[in-house]
Amino acid sequence: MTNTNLSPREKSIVFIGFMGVGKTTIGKLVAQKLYRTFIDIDQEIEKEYNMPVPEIFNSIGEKAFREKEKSMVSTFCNQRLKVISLGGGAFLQKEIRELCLANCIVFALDISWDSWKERLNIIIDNRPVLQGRSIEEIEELFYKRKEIYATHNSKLTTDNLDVEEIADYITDSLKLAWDLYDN
Ligand SMILES: Nc1ncnc2c1ncn2[C@@H]1O[C@H](COP(=O)(O)OP(=O)(O)OP(=O)(O)O)[C@@H](O)[C@H]1O
Ligand SMILES: O=C(O)C1=C[C@@H](O)[C@@H](O)[C@H](O)C1
Ligand SMILES: [Mg+2]
Repeated sequence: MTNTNLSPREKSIVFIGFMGVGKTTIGKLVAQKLYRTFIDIDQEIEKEYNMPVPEIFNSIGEKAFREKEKSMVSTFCNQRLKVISLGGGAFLQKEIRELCLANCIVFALDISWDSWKERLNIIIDNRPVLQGRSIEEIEELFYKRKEIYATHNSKLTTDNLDVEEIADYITDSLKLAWDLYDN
C-alpha cells in the first residue's frame, strides 16, 4: 500500500528534527488540533519492548534499534491522516527519508544551537546518543545532522516560541496550504 497519490489534506504529517527540538510535544498538540491520531515512533518502539529507549539501546544495541525504527516508520507512513513524530536519528536512514517524503508531508522543526543547548540538561537522561559526549561533540553532531533535516516539505524555526504558538502556527499554515491546493 502507498500514499503517494493521496491529496495533501489526507496525507500523514511527519515531524523531523534534532533530539529535543520538540517533535513529540508539538506533534501531539498538532494531532489534537487537527483531530488526528498521534503516533510517536520512539513510543511505539518502547511499547513493543516494554522498556524506555536507553534500556532498549543497552539491551539490543543501536543497530537493532535502527532496524526497528525503520520498520515502524514504514508501517505508519503508509497510513493516512496521522501525525507522526520520528525519533531524532530516524531521518539519517535513506529508506526512511524516501518513505516519508514520498508518502507524507514532512515538517522540519528547527532551533538555533544557542537555544537548543539550554535544553540539554532536561533531555540528556533519556537520549543515549548524547551521553558520554562533550558539549563540543554534541555541537558538531547538531550541525552535521542539520544538513539531513534540510530535506523537507516545510520548516519552522522554533526559537523563543512556546509550544502552543508553534502548534497553532503549524496547524494554520497546513490548513492554508490545503485550502490553496483545493481551490
Ligand atoms: N518550544 C519549546 N519551548 C520550550 N520547551 C520545549 C519546546 N519544545 C519542546 N520543549 C521541551 O523540550 C523537551 C524535549 O521535547 P520533545 O521530547 O518533544 O523533543 P523531541 O524532538 O521529540 O526529541 P527526540 O528526538 O529525542 O524524540 C521537553 O521537555 C519539552 O517539554
Ligand atoms: O537522535 C537520535 O539518534 C535519537 C533520538 C531519540 O528520539 C531516540 O530515537 C533515540 O534516543 C535516538
Ligand atoms: Mg520525541
